[in-house]
Amino acid sequence: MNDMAPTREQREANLEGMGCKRKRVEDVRFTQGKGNYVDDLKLPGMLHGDFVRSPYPHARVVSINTEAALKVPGVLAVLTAEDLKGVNLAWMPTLAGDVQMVLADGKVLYQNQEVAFVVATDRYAADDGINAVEVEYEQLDVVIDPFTAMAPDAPVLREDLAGKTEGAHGPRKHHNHVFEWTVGDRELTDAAFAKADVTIKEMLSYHRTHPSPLETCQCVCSFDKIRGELSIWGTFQAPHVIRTVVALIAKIPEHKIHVIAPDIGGGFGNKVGAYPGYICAAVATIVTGKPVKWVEDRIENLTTTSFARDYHMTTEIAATREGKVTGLRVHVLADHGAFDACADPSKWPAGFFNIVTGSYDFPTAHVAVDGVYTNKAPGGVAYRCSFRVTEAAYCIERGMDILAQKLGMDPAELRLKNFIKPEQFPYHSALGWEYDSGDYQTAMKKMMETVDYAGLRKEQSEKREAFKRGETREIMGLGVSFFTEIVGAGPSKNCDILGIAMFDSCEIRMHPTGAGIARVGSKSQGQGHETTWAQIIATEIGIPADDIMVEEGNTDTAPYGLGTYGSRSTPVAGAAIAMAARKIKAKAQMIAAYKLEVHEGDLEWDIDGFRVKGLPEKTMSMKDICWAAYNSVPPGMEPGLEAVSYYDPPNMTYPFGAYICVMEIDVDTGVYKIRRFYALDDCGTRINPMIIEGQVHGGLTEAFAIAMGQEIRYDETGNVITGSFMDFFMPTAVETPHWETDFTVTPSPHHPIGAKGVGESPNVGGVPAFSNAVNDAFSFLGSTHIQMPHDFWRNWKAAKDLGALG
Ligand code: PCD
Ligand SMILES: [Cu+]
Repeated sequence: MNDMAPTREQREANLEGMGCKRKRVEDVRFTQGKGNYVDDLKLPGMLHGDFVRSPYPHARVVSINTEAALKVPGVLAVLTAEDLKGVNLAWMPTLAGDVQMVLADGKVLYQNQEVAFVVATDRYAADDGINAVEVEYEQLDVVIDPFTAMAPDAPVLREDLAGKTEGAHGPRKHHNHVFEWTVGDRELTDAAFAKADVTIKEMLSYHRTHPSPLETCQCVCSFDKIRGELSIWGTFQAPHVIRTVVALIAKIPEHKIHVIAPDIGGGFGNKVGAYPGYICAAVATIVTGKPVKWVEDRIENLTTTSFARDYHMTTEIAATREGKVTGLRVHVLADHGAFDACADPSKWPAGFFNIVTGSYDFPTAHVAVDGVYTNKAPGGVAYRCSFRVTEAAYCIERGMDILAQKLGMDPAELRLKNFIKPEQFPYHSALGWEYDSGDYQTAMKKMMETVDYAGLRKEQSEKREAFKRGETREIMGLGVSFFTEIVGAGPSKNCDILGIAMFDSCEIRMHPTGAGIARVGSKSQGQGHETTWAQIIATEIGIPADDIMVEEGNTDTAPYGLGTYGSRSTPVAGAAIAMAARKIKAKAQMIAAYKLEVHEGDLEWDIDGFRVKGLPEKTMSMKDICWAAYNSVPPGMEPGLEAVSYYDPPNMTYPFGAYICVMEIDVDTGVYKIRRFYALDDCGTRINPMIIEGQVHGGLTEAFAIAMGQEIRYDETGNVITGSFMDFFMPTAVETPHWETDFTVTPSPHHPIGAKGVGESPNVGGVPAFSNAVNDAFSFLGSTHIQMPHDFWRNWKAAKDLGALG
């Protein structure tokens, strides 16, 4: 036996706490095919439900005949809107204060909209049943282009809203208008433009796209008639919210609803909202008395569940001749599809788009957003960018490049000149946010030095000369992006979902032997919470991360939480975890003091336990304290060692980063090569550097996809023409560039451990970096802005339009 006591370093390392590249504990089961996803669930007697969907984007439903379908072997029921009306569920509320049809009620408003729900003994029988349902449609004129949605003679899409001049977010100007949202000072901004030396104006479109997680949306619903209880297993990013929504609309007492989100195969915002499939499966289990499973296929997922973006941003910047920005004015036309089903905190119809002043010190700004209805799928989810932040970052980062071009200044230099300075934090932006912390100059300079920015610019100008001389057909672009994110929704003063404040929660229970369980209101979809949450607790209370089990996603056991999206888990749930751990530690200190026969104040914390100040050999480890908590607590104290925390964040957190993309484009084919992509992220205190790197890799890959080709596109008659992975760009390792990551650390001053979110940052910062690279490459040929996505064809077309093809 070795009597050597472990060194401080060994004790520290043994914890695998914050800052440690701890291996992901969930991967033990994921990499061995032992994950437990919704579709793995097979209950006795389980039925399968599937949808009859509309081939037309806008049509009256004249009749639905289910007779033949009900005769198909295995088919047990066919639900239509008429059946749902009996239980008041033909329509459902959306997260954005609108209502949405569960099944077509009189008309359909987008292609593949849900018309009837066929329930059968297996999926094949359900499919046969679908083919036997006879629906008679009468086609109507469509609205696809959002710019024509508010034309005086545009077809009326939402007949249910006819004559309603007030929407969920104020007055409506037109029958296809959803809302107008304005923020900032219009007069001051107009005045800044009136006296500006230089102004730019450009319509920047951020096209419609889709998060398309590997696992589609799905659920299993099972109603126990005897107990009157409904169990729902589903792909939910916010299980508690789903439970509350079901309680409110199905009128089942909330404690008799069990919502369980098992392992999830990626969410990316797609699994925040409620979809008709959930409602229909729940109604079907009540009607049939059997469990009902609903699993989307890829086409259904891409064409009907929440899209992302579709923001068309007319962007204007005012500046002095020397390049100091003096005003920002943005008008957004937001295409919300057939129903406003955006997933944003209630008071924010355009999310946090007012982060659009970005990393720059704008004295004044004004934003107006008009939402319109069109014949497209509803939604409007984040897709890795909390609440319209990626649209905002794209807007300002393209805008700054366009301004630099007009001023004849270097885009990096223009940014450095306008950054909010370190001493200005906490910084009040012209559009109402309070940025918690930042050091933009340091991050930008680190990026520029690492990639030899000056050298790259020199190479670029040489290449341009060579191109002009006809010696090469390749053009080179440098895409600089410096973004400020806003994550951690959010403070109860301005953030709620359906009236519930956006706090988050954690409950920690330590067992006698020094191991414990932490239950958290967040829900991992692949982020690795089982790994990182235990690391926070390990550092806070000195118990090895391996001895803490993290559990999420079961509404019966987890404390109420608002779920995982908008990179809110670290800023909000992460804070709740630290606070709960600190409550454990405070009680532990009282127990230790009693056992060591000293006053509490005489103790100090030391890695994994308490020691008496000045008497370093008198110690009590946290592990021993756990044991004592169950047999010898001080007189008057309750036994046990557990704590709960509900954390209402005082502010958002503002991660930031400096990205650069070096690209080469062959003008004759439009084919691009990404030579280098460097991403520096600052997310404050880093919990697990390896997980952060993985998050950045994933987010950059999605940013690459979106900027370079991924799009949900409709033809002019309203057909979705990118409804499968044949046409919807899903990059694999073959197309994906190599990512270089880096970091600086500027802790959040208000977060208990100083951490900010990071999961979304690479998408927010990545998209403008790619787009700026393409635009920078073409700029010397006389272009100011080329719309995304920058696929080979568009690059070739740009070259052609600019006369570069000779
Ligand atoms: N400082 C720091 C931060 C962070 N972290 C880490 O990292 C992660 C992340 O985090 P965050 O940022 O906080 O976030 P969250 O909340 O958790 O999550 C969310 C996100 O996440 C991301 N990522 C991911 N991954 C995966 N794998 N999957 C998925 O699905 C996903 N998704 C995506 C999205 S989209 Mo939205 O929903 O759109 O709004 S939002 C989002 C985790 O684990 C954590 O812990 C660390 O470490 N440190
Ligand atoms: Cu967004």
